[in-house]
Amino acid sequence: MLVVATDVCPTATATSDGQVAARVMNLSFDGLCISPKRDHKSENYEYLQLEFNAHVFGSLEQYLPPHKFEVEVRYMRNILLRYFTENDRIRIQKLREYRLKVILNYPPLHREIYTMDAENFFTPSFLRAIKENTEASFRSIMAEPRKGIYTFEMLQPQFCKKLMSEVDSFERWVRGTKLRIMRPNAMNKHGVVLDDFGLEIMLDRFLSDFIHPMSRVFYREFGGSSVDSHHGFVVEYGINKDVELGLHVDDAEVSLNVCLGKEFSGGEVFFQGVRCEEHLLSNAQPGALMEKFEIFNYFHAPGHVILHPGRQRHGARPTISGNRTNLIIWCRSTAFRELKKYQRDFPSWCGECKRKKKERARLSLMVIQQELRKREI
Ligand SMILES: O=C(O)CCC(=O)C(=O)O
Ligand SMILES: [Fe+2]
Repeated sequence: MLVVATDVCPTATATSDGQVAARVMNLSFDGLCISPKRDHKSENYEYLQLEFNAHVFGSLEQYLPPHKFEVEVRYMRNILLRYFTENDRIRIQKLREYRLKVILNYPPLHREIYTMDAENFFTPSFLRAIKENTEASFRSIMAEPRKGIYTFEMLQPQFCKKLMSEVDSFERWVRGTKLRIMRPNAMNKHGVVLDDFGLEIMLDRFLSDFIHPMSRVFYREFGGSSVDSHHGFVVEYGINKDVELGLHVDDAEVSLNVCLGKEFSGGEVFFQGVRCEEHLLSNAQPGALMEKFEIFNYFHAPGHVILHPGRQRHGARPTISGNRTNLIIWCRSTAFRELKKYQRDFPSWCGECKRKKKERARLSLMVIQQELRKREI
């Protein structure tokens, strides 16, 4: 594609698609289409710092014949194949087929929850805080029972009810088909992934307009300012459902966990501190000062959120009676994950890394003090 551009117009500084079109046609360079694909969205060539104006490349892309796109796709596909195992590819293909079957056939019960309708989803206090969009406005509706763990009221009861009945309706529908329901993750035998039955677009807005403003402020060191994708699901605990959840960290930079209802006892979430990959199994640190405690139990209440770093170790105690349904949104950042691959330093947020660093500093101070004492004698 770049070669074509150079051949066509080496000194071009196109100001409009029309100018480029005219020149392309004049040169009647073979292999390009005579008329541009007007609805084609071109790549951004600005960052390549090519010797010709970036607009020229963008415009020329509209004249590429279909087979050239195929060449590009094949080229990109070959690169991607190197990163995905055969099993990954089969899994992705199956998921795609499953979602297509669901989307084409499942009749939604509450169509109104499939697009973001903030006034009807969120509580007025939460909306006011988001509208103001400052750390102070967020903190005014939140409690921070442990460093980096935030709780607040977020969802309206009516929305919680509708989402729960939509999930029930979807599960009932799946039971009547030959499809096998895909569970949110390896830890749950119950629950559903919201993207699977059409809630992806609503969750995109949920993430960008209602989680990102907060994660940008509170979880910068965890990649919270660049969260760009989500895994949103509903988990169900109670009789004939899942009972409890073992200690784990989420596959997420930031996790939002909100209870939808209904009536239940037990099911509290327990936290044991933030850890990097290397220190997942290290002990939780008790301490005299409140903020040093890593152990914390949270009791769910319908409509209320607990927001925490994905790397915060946690689990859920048994739900003793009734049914508990929670909406979980794992928020991920592509940029943060990419950067992490090149990070050599210890992560600043891991409780155990911090403890070890302090311990090393304490020991070297002791050695220095001993040395000084010896010299005094
Ligand atoms: O059941 C809960 O509230 C915790 C769920 C959870 O941590 C998860 O699904 O990752
Ligand atoms: Fe979790």
